[in-house]
This record gives sequence, structure tokens and C-alpha cells, in this order.
Amino acid sequence: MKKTVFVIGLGLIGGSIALAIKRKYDINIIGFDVNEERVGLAKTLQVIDESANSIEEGAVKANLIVISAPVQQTEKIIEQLATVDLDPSVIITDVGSTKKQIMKKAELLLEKGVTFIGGHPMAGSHKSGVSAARAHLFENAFYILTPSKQTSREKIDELKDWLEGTKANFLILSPDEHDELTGAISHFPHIVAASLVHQVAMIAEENSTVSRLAAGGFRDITRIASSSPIMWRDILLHNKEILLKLLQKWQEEMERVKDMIRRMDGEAIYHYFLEAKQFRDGLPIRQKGAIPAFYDLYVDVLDHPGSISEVTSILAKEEISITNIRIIEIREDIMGVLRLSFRNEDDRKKAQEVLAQHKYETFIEM
Ligand SMILES: NC(=O)C1=CN([C@@H]2O[C@H](COP(=O)(O)OP(=O)(O)OC[C@H]3O[C@@H](n4cnc5c(N)ncnc54)[C@H](O)[C@@H]3O)[C@@H](O)[C@H]2O)C=CC1
Ligand SMILES: O=C(O)C(=O)Cc1ccc(O)cc1
Repeated sequence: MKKTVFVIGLGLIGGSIALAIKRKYDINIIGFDVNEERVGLAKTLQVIDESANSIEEGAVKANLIVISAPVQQTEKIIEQLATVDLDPSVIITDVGSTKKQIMKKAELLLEKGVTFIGGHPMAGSHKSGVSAARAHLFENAFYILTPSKQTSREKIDELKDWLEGTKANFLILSPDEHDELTGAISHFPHIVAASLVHQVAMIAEENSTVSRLAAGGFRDITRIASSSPIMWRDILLHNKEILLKLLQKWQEEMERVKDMIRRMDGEAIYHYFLEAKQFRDGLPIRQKGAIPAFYDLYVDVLDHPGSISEVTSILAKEEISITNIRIIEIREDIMGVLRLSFRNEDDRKKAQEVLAQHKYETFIEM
């Protein structure tokens, strides 16, 4: 008999996990979402095979339960699951961006001998909803697991087997360590991105030209500010203490920068940027992080008619798909730069090879 996976919350991440599990296993996927439209869409897109009318109805049939709702809702769902008479061998996991409060709530299940293993696939996008779900979303990304001390190695391995189709790299952390690290590299940058947008929005009230100027690089560095406000509200409320500490440190750091500028201390400003550059240049570029890298490739193109279509047709012939394309700079008679984005590292590598065969110079970093 086919095994059953029950996915609660049929959005970007729940949908992507369902598709990734289907890559490896011939299983029955039951879906549940408070939003009925999303259930219908998930069925139409064949992300799920059937729907459940309630959490209990899906949970009693499941061998694996994946909770993929915003983290405050995840807590409520855990409370509901704790009242259900589940199969004793079931594994329950979640995908929430915070882990400490969720693992605390999961004690309700653990006390009853039900296996709950916290999970966080560290890749995603600013898009929401099942229509953006992709089986390959988590390829090469870190997938953090936060098992409780009482969870056996066998159960952790069983969950990793279920999730093998994600092609992610599993990493076990304690919930505290998880929230501290993701606070710094994911949650806090979201606050900064949103604040940069607010700053420009305020200027735009006085001078609307700023919005037109903000179309290029500014859009890139603030992309994550377009993410779901519900999801990020919940994350900030869950990771309160860590984020308040980071905000305090950041404010002190900004005071230091203000002081350097006020004092016109060129040497200090130079070192501020140099040290940031050195650390950033040393970060791994091949791995997907929480804020995923785009697999970008920069191509020098001459400014003559047809140069862009030549590049795209070379790639099309090799069946390499481009997910985004942007002209960085083309002025009369000078070299322009095309920024091509790819789905993954392999596509980027292939593109680099074929373009080199056609004598195009390419760069991974500008
Ligand atoms: N978006 C991202 O890039 C990433 C998100 N996460 C985490 O994944 C979780 C889900 O995020 P997304 O899929 O992006 O959001 P989403 O907005 O695409 O999907 C969430 C779904 O959960 C449903 N939902 C809300 N409350 C529910 C409840 N009580 N019962 C059943 N369904 C409910 C919503 O109707 C929605 O369809 C969040 O906890 C988030 O922190 C983790 C990694 C990356
Ligand atoms: O859109 C982006 O780049 C993200 O930041 C994706 C993301 C969002 C939440 C997570 O917990 C992990 C990754």
C-alpha cells in the first residue's frame, strides 16, 4: 500500500516539499489549508493528490506530516495535532523559519511519545503561494533539523530519507543556535531591507524621481522586502530577544559610522568598507544560503544590433534556460554587460562553457 504524506499549509514551501518528496517516492499526498482556493490550486497543479476537510482527518492517515504554515499558526497546528490519535510510527516535522518556540510547543507531542523533528529548509523566495512551488527549490541549500534529545537516530534518518528528493544538505543544530544564526543572516537582513524601502518611500513623498532611480541595484538589494508580511511578522515575534540584541548592536555600529563621517575620518571609513569586503569576498558562493544567491553570469557584449539575441540563441540551442536577463550598461560604442540568471549552478557552468566556445568573456562576479 502507498504511504501517505499530509501537508498542512499549501504555499510556496509546503508545495515545494510535496513536489520534492514526489520526485523520489510514489506516495499519496493529502493536503490541508485554511484557504480553500489554495487547496483547489494545489490539486489542479497536482502538488497534492487529495484534500482533507480537517487537520484530524488528514493526520490519522499519515506516515509523515509536514507543517508548512507561518510560525505562529504552526504552534496552533501542533496544539491541534496533540489532541489527535495518531499512528505511533508517524513523524511530524515543520518548515518554519524559527525553531526555539516551535520546539517548546512540540513538547506537547513529544510528551505523548509522538516524534516531532523541527525542520527549516534554508532557501525560498519572496514569492508566496503554491503556484510558485518548485521541486528543485531546495537543491544544494542547507536544510536544518532540530531534533529533540529524545528522538532516535533512526527517526532522524527516516525523515532525511523522506526529504531526500529536496537534494538539500542536512545540518543538525540546537533550536537556540538555529535562531541565533538565522536571526543574523536572514531575519535581521529582512528588517534592514524593509527599512531601506521605507527610507526611499519617505523621500518619494517629496520627490517622486527617486522611485525611478531606485529601479536598478536598489531593487536587487531590497528584493526580500517583497516577501509575505504575515510570514515575517510571525518570525520577528518568535525571535524577539535575538533580534532586539542585533538591532541594538546595529544601532551602535551606525553610531560609529556617523561618527567616522562627522569626523571626516577617511582612514576609518576606508577600513570599514575594506573589512566588510574582505569578509564578504571570503563567503562561500557555491552554496545556497538563506537568502539565495541568484546563479548569475555576467557577459561582455559589444553594442551592436543583435548581440543580445545572439547570446540568448546560443543558450537556447543548448537548451539552457535563463530565468532572468538584464542589460547593465550599454552606451554608444562601448562594451555593455548582460546579466543572465540561471536556475542552478550546473546551468550557469554550462552557459559559461558554451559562451566561451563562442568567444564571449564571462564573469561570475562583477
Ligand atoms: N518563503 C520562504 O522563502 C521560506 C519560508 N519558510 C517558512 O515556511 C513557512 C511557510 O511559508 P511559505 O510557504 O513561504 O508561505 P505561503 O504564504 O506561501 O504559504 C503558507 C500557507 O499556509 C496556510 N495557512 C496559514 N495558516 C494555516 C493553518 N492554521 N492551517 C493550515 N494552513 C494554514 C496559508 O493559507 C498559506 O497557503 C513559514 O513558516 C516560513 O517561515 C521557510 C523557508 C523559506
Ligand atoms: O527570498 C529570500 O531570499 C529569502 O530570504 C528566502 C528565505 C525566507 C525565509 C527563510 O526562513 C529562509 C529563506
